Amino acid sequence: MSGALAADDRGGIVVDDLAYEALVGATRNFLDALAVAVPDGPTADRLTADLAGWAGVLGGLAAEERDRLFGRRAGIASYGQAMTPAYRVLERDDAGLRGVARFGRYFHGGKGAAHGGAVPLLFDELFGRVINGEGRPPARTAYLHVDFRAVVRLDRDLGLRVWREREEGRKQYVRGEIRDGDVVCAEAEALFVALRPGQP
Ligand SMILES: CCCCCCCCCC(=O)SCCNC(=O)CCNC(=O)[C@H](O)C(C)(C)COP(=O)(O)OP(=O)(O)OC[C@H]1O[C@@H](n2cnc3c(N)ncnc32)[C@H](O)[C@@H]1OP(=O)(O)O
Repeated sequence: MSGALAADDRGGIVVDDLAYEALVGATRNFLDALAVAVPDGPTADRLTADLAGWAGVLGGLAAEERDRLFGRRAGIASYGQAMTPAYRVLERDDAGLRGVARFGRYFHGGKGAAHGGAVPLLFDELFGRVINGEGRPPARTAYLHVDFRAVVRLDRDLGLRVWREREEGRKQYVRGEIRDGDVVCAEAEALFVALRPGQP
């Protein structure tokens, strides 16, 4: 444990963000490698056994939702999750965020372009981060509209921008775009609705 970045304590376990960020990065590298590899039977068997072993170790460390790290660490890349394409927030305020994203080979759709489902996935993730900012009631996506303007190419640094558009009572409208240099690859608009007390 590096100790230097230990941020808090969960049920006796001191969280080490640096170690956790490295673990999530290694998981992404693994998924990218898996997506392009052609393992023979013995290699697949060996890997399956190794993964089953680690799933068992992690299963013994399972925590309640509020205490988990995956997707819940604001200070590290992608909030510490590997479910969406990798991203990093560079600037953030209440109005929105700017950042950079990279679609690894795990998110390949076809002919070198990202999968069409991975693009809305990234938007929903980013929109949720902006809408569910500090001090605001939790809100969920009611709709998410994506325009695919140009293919999203893999393994490139892409520019991200998300901004709040307007608010009408419980309804919050948000927009965003993904750019590859000067090319707008995708634009999105979503409605988030603030949850009423007791809504799941
Ligand atoms: C705890 C939260 C932590 C969130 C972390 C970030 C997660 C990232 C975001 C997500 O991915 S959330 C997961 C995906 N979304 C969902 O699972 C939401 C499922 N749907 C619902 O739970 C409800 O439909 C929803 C809360 C969105 C709205 O239901 P309500 O019963 O609270 O609202 P209602 O139907 O009364 O609608 C409120 C207003 O929104 C409008 N509205 C709702 N859905 C709409 C829609 N799809 N299109 C247009 N307008 C819509 C509706 O017309 C109305 O407008 P007015 O107030 O002007 O009359």
